[in-house]
Formats: sequence, C-alpha cells, structure tokens
Amino acid sequence: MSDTPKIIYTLTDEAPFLATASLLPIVQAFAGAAGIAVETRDISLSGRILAQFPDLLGERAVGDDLAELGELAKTPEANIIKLPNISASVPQLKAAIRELQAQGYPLPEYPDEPKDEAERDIRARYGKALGSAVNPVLREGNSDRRAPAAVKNYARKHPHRMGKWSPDSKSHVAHMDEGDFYGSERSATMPAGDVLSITFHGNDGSTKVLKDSLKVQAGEIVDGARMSRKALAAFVARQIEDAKAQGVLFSLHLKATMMKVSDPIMFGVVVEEFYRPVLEKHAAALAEAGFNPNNGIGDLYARIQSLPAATREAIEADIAALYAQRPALAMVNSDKGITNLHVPSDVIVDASMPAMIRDSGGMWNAQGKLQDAKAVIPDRCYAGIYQAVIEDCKTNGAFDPATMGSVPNVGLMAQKAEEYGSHDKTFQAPGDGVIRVTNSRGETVFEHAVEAGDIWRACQTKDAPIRDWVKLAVDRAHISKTPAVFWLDPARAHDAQVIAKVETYLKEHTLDALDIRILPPVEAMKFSLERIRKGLDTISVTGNVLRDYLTDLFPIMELGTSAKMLSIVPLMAGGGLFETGAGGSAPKHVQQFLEENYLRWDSLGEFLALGASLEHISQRWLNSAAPVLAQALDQANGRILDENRSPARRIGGLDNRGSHFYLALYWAQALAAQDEHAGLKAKFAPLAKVLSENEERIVAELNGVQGRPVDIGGYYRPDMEKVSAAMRPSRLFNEALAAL
Ligand SMILES: NC(=O)C1=CN([C@@H]2O[C@H](COP(=O)(O)OP(=O)(O)OC[C@H]3O[C@@H](n4cnc5c(N)ncnc54)[C@H](OP(=O)(O)O)[C@@H]3O)[C@@H](O)[C@H]2O)C=CC1
Ligand SMILES: O=C(O)CCC(=O)C(=O)O
Ligand SMILES: [Mg+2]
Repeated sequence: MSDTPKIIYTLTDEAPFLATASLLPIVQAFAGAAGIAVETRDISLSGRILAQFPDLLGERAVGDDLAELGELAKTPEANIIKLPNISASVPQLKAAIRELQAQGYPLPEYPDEPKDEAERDIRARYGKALGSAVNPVLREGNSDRRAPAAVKNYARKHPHRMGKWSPDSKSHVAHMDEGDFYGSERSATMPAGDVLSITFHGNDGSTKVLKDSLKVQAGEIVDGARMSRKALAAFVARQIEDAKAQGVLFSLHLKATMMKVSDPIMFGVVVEEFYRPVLEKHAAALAEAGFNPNNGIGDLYARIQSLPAATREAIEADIAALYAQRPALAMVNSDKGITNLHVPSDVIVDASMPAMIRDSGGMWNAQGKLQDAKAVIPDRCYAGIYQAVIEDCKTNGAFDPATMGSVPNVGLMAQKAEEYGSHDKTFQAPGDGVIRVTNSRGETVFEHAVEAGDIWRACQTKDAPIRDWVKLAVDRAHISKTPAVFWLDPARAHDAQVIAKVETYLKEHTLDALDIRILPPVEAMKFSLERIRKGLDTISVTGNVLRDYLTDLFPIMELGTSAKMLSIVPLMAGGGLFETGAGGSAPKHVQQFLEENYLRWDSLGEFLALGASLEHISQRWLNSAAPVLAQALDQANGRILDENRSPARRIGGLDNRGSHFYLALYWAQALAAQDEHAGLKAKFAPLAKVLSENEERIVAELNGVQGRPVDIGGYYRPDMEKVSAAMRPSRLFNEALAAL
C-alpha cells in the first residue's frame, strides 16, 4: 500500500459529468487539506471510443483509463468513486462518433455490416465501447446498496408524490410461457478447472465453433439457455392483439444496454412484429436504406431520408395508417413523437417499470396523458416480480413513502456474474441444429436444440464471488438486525446450483438470532411487500439481474429516485468501489440545462459515495484527518436534507450548483466546529467564515445565471472550459475555495 491515500474520481457523461465540473473542485480542496489526493480518470463514452484508436489519433490519442481502473480494482489500493455513465446503444454510439468526427478526430465510420478484415477490426474496437462496458470491468466485488438512515428518515418526513392506484387498473405484465430462457435453462457446477467449447452442429451436417478456450474454474457454475425466435414472435403478435382488445398501451421493457447482445435482438423482433405489414411491403427499399430493426423504428425514420421522396412518403403514410390499426404505443416523449419502439436504450426495464408503478401503473400516451399499459417483459426469469407488485398495488393501493419499510440489497455481481457477463457467449443460431457445450475431454456438458435465429447464451458464476456474497449478506443481516431473503427459484436450473452453494456457505457463519430464508422471486417479493407495508425492512439477497432491478424499484418507491442510495462495492481484493446511486445519467437533465442553464441533478449519491470512500481511507490508511473529514461530511449531508438544500426540479430554486455550495458551507462549518483535529479546524475556520458571510451573494451569483440557453460545445465530449465556466459561475465562491 502507498503512504498517501488516493481517491480516483471518474469523469463520465451527461448530467453527472456536468455536476462533476462543480463538485470536483470542492472535493479536491477539502480532501487536499487532509492530505488525500483526488485524481480523475475519463470513462465517458467519448473517452472510451477515443481510447480504442490510438493509432489514428496521433497527438490527440488518449489513454485507456477504463482498462487501467479495471486492473486497479483487483488491488487493495483501489478507492474509486464511480459515477453513472452512458451504456450506449448503437444509435448513441453512432451519434458520439459523429460528434467526435465533427470535432476533428479522424475516426472511421461504424461499419453496420463489415465487409473485410479491416472493417471487422473497426467494428470490434467500437464494440468495446458499446452497451454496459464500464460497470462489469470495475465490479470486482459484490454490491451493498441501501438508503442511509438519514435519507430514509428524510423521505418519511417529506414523502414524494406517488400516483394513486385503482383496483380496476388494466396495467399488467405479459411474459412468455414457453420457448424462453427460463424454460430452457441448463446448468452445471464444474468439478474441476477446465476449458470448454461452444459449437453449433447444423442439421445439414455443418459445424461452427462459436467459442473455444472458454476457461472455467473448479466450483464455477456454467449455464446455457435458449430463446426461440419463433416463439417470441408469436408471443409478441398475440400481445399486440391483446393490447388492442383491452384498450391499453403496448410497451416493451428490456435491458438492451446491459444485455447488449441478446436484448437488441429481442427488441428487433418486437419492432418487426409491430410494424410487420409496412416492413414487408417496403422490404426492398428498407434493405437498400440499410434499416436494422434491432436499432428501433427511429433508425427507419433516419434511414429513409436517403430514399427518393416518393418512397419515403409512401412508407411514412403506411406507418401512419398502421398506427390506426395497432394498439397505442407507450411514449418516451409524446411532444416529439418518440415511442417506446424508437430506440432500444430509451426504455430500460430497471428504471422504466418502477416509473410505471410509481405513476399509478400508467405510461404516457401520444396525447401526453397517463394510460394503463401492457408491459411486455418476454422472459419469465424475472418478469413475475413486477406483476406481483402491480397486483399488490391494485389490492392495497399505492405504497406510502411516509410509512413504508425498506428493502436494501446485497447483490451477487463480482467477476461478471450471471447474465450480465454473458455477452461474449451469446449467439444467434446460424441454422437449425444443436448448440452444444463440451469439456476438454469432448464430453457434452449440456446442449440445446435450436432453430435459425434463436438466441442462445451461456453465463458463468464463479465460486469465490458466491461465497463472498453469502458473507456480505450475513454481515448486513447482523449489522442491521434485519431478516434477509435469498431470491432464488429451485425450479430454475441455475438457481438450484446457487442454492446448493448458499446452503454450504451459510454454514460458515453464526446464524443465531438471524432470520435467513431462501424464497423464489415472486414469493420473496410478496413477503417483502407485506412487510414493507407494515413499515418493516427486509434485506433482498439476489443475483446480478435482480440486484439491478430491485435497487431501482425499491428506492424509486421509497425515496422517489435511486440517486439517493448508498451503493458500495467492497472489492474482493480489499479495495473499495463507491458507485453513486443506482440510477443512470438522466439525459433529460442535460436537455433542461442546455435550454435554461438549470441543472436539477441531485448529487446526494456522490456525497454519500464520497463519505464511504473517506471512511474506507480511515480504515485502511494511517491518516488522522480522514475520519474527521468523513464525519463532518456526514453532518453536512444531514443538514442538506434537513434544510432542504437539494436541487428543485424546476428553474427558480437552488439547482445542482447551489446544492454544492451548501455542501461546502456545511462541511466547512462542521470542520471548523470540531475539536478532534486542530489542523483541520484551523484550515477550515476561515473558509467557513467567508462562505457564511457571503452566503446570500454567492447563492445570488449561482442562481443569477439561470434562464438562458447555455453552450457547452458538445454533448458526448463537451468543451471542458465551457462546462467549467457554466458550472462555476460564482467568482466569490471559486476564490474562497482557491484560498484554502
Ligand atoms: N450505473 C450506471 O452507470 C448506469 C447508467 N445508466 C445510463 O443512464 C442513461 C439513462 O438511463 P435511464 O434508465 O433513463 O435512468 P436514469 O436513472 O438516468 O433516469 C431515470 C430518472 O431517474 C431520476 N434520476 C436519476 N438520477 C437522478 C439524480 N441524480 N437526480 C435527480 N433525478 C434523478 C429522474 O427521474 P424524474 O424525471 O422522475 O425525476 C430520471 O429521469 C442511459 O444512458 C443508461 O445507460 C443507467 C443506469 C445505471
Ligand atoms: O451498466 C449499466 O448499463 C447499468 C447499471 C445498472 O443499471 C445498475 O447496476 O443498477
Ligand atoms: Mg440499475
């Protein structure tokens, strides 16, 4: 371990990046005064794209910061604060490439259909920046996400608005009953380290190696599952009819960002079914334009611009006519006519389903009104949990943030666990036949019959992360004296293997006085909901996907947003990764900022992550200032909540910048008031004085800039100087910090 503690603060995208321009100078000033270095690393989408092309960029080449942090995460030195970043869909990736090209970076076009080796190389490099490319690299530990007591108490005292639920709501979840991943899953625990191969054997006698040299460890769980394309298409066709018959909105909820290979294909199947008559009629023209349904109907509108006007108009007219026959689509932006099927990354299940449940079970229709909706979540593995919440709300009404209990989460995610690590093992069957997994002796581990176009995927879950996850769950149950439920389904092949391990590893711990259960997800949901309505807490101990889903669902119901969560990843090598909240990059916030110079991003998640990072330093390094700094920050966070210094949603009040000023003010005041560390006291007393005396002037300077459009020179790679100027408009405040 080095002598000087260091925090790595990540530069990401969109609203969190803008917020960083204002918050980071404060963090650097305060931490610096305590002898803690704060460095930055760029893991933004644009930074990750540029890092793939050092050979083309000459002097403008940038380092691969993400790869560096991925290595750091495997060491005890790691102390990383990770803000949310864009997990890009193909349309977002292309937009970022266009912007970088316009800024003079000589990047190649994204090849949709690579024609030769050079284009395959370019596509592979861009592929590294696609989808959820950051989190799996950094997450060398399991996750511990919860609402800190101060935040939960605040939410109870100041409950956010929840939509009313009617027992007559027609909203519901629709899932497949056969032909999905759930129904076909096979799973095996490896008796010894081995090297596996995945091969397609066609009914016509052909064979194709899909993946070889797949290393597995002793005790590792390996699964395979298949989604039938035909069954999916037939299911979707029935749901379109049913939505029309019931008069509800049709909506699709997937995770095309994180499940970057399988889910865009499923998205494409739904787009094809919904628009089938038009796509069939104009098949030749659309092929010529290069339309790919996996990129959404937005891709069609973009592509047909290249077609002759008459063809384009005919296609547009046919789509308009089709809408009259189809059920209404849920909208992402009704003012702009952007539907649920426009872009695969616009509706992301972890955030979209909680938003629907928070809003009375409705989604937005084309008239900008809430309407009951059918939520299509094709696979059965997790769809049922949302239906359980919907049924509960129909029976018992909306949840009440003023009285409801809490469901914190301990999530298995280390080392690319489960589905979220499956991208490099996900394939579309090249023909009818069998996909077989074999070991190094040529024996079959398991196999699936497939038809052309089926999605087949394998997942890996290593043993050490499972053992660590069980320990983390037991520790949390002890610390918080709360029942803990493992959400595992014995009827699912993978879960059955995990249950066996959980039962083994639970024996390593003292479980006296603990209430620990293993329940299938729907039962676990019902159990937790029953308790939450009584104001009781229940720890959810889940696999990677449910970790993602539940850490948006419960915080959004309990706190209004997942941004206010503490999200800690105790890294298995001893370091710490501190994520901010569980939510995303909130692109809506950037739009508001550009139009009216008002940023409503709430950085509470960053404040909490910083506190956890400082506590980590206190435990690992000999630094007498860190615990004092952490404690003072905790007090400041409490005051931010109590005195309502968080950003308001609408222009006029305090925004992100104003809330950062109050953080600095309260933090400095707490440091000036303490007597544990004389050096810090002496350093911060003058700052506390200047900020207190000038509170009104500084707030006026910060709020005075609101109301006019602002230019930051780019969306994916804004101009740092312009961003900094926009986000730090108070000279007085800047000078006070600089004087520290
Ligand atoms: N960890 C990560 O890196 C993650 C990244 N993402 C990425 O984020 C982008 C958007 O994803 P999406 O699913 O829309 O989810 P978001 O969490 O970005 O947005 C959903 C809504 O949550 C609320 N919200 C989230 N964070 C804050 C905050 N700090 N302050 C105030 N409100 C907040 C807002 O709701 P309201 O309007 O109701 O106030 C927002 O519109 C995508 O590019 C996605 O890939 C998504 C999840 C995690
Ligand atoms: O990596 C991503 O794309 C999203 C991560 C996420 O939603 C989560 O971990 O909660
Ligand atoms: Mg999530």
